[in-house]
Amino acid sequence: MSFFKRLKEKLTGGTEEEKVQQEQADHAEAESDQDLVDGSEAVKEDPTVITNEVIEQVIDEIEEAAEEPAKELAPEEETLPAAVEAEEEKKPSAWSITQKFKNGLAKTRDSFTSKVNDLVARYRKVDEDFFEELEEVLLQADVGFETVMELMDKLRFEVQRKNIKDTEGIQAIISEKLVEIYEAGEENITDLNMQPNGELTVILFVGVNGVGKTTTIGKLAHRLSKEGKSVLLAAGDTFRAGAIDQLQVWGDRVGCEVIKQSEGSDPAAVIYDAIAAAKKRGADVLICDTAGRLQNKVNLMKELEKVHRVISREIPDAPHEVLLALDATTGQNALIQAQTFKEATNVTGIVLTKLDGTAKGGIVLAIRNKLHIPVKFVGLGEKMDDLQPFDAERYVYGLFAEGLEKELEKIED
Ligand SMILES: Nc1nc2c(ncn2[C@@H]2O[C@H](COP(=O)(O)OP(=O)(O)OP(=O)(O)O)[C@@H](O)[C@H]2O)c(=O)[nH]1
Repeated sequence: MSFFKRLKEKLTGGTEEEKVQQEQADHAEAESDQDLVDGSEAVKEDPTVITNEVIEQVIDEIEEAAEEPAKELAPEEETLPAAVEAEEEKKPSAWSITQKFKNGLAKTRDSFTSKVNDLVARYRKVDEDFFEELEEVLLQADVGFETVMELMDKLRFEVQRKNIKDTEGIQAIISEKLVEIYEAGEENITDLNMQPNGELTVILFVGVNGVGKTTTIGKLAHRLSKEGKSVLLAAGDTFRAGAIDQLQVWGDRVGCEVIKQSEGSDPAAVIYDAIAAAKKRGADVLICDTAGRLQNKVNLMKELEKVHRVISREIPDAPHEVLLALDATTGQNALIQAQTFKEATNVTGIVLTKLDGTAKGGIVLAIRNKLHIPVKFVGLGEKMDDLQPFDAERYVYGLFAEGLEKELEKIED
């Protein structure tokens, strides 16, 4: 199957008709969706969470309905399945996930695509000067030197092979080659290393303060809960003032228990308690927060080693994932942080937060190329469902949406 046919199927998840239906469902959902803000009001009002309160309310309604005469039952009967259906409908469609990538990468696309469009308009013919300017545009988007060089080699080869003369359509070829580079030699790179049913999966989060670690833990807990997993959170960032409370707010919001001690206590002790609690409750997943002090690499290393030791003593193969949260808006600085954490601990995946907040979304490719650690999730906004597993095809679509749409329209369903 050609790259573009595969891309179209991936992005839409099906036929045009399905796409329209999905758009309508997503529109209805978006209207009832609400931006996340810290605070208990948001916790109560967030429509994407089925809290115990909601469950109790539904049970009360069923019980009340059962006691009432048959003719008064009708409206109640309609209400219950509708509520359940509404929750079902919130399972995101392929197209709605694609739109999240498109919206999340709007800043990058606006700056990057307008430059590429400008180039295409100015040059019209593919020649060496065009390639050189394109190289510059890619470097400015933080794609990273090695990736840009690799891409340019591939583009030159492809242009020669297909005898391409016009610059029009070059975005489609860049997209194809970027996906090729990203996916080269890797399989299942975004999947979390989840343990079989009945066994506890331990996920350790690391990263400096302020990158959005706590928010990401909350979003991931929400995601896993929606998949039917029981999730426990460990407040292992005992260093930053307010970190424990902030995690508790998220715990309340997504309906997960938070295991915590007081500020300043030993993070390894908190995580030890949390593992014991998770085992006792038969939880599926334990997500552990940690403090991210980078000022002193030796201390960071010692702290993370200790946490690691405690976890693997209790559960031999754990932690099953060590996820490093990086803030995409910090650009090259994120790469330096990643290098430090990579030396301090065995990072198994990266969560790139705030991708929606930067015009230099090419950082995803630079991270992959420089660090050889897969980007497992990307943060595409502040809403609960804005944490998405990284997907190279949707990502390039987010970079070149308009240019690619023309190409995809040519493909028959
Ligand atoms: N736009 C956007 N904002 C995000 C994303 N992830 C996190 N944020 C925001 O970033 C801010 C900081 O996130 P927090 O989780 O509170 O991070 P922190 O408390 O500063 O520090 P740590 O938890 O230690 O990282 C919050 O306002 C979050 O809503 C994202 O993917 N996109």
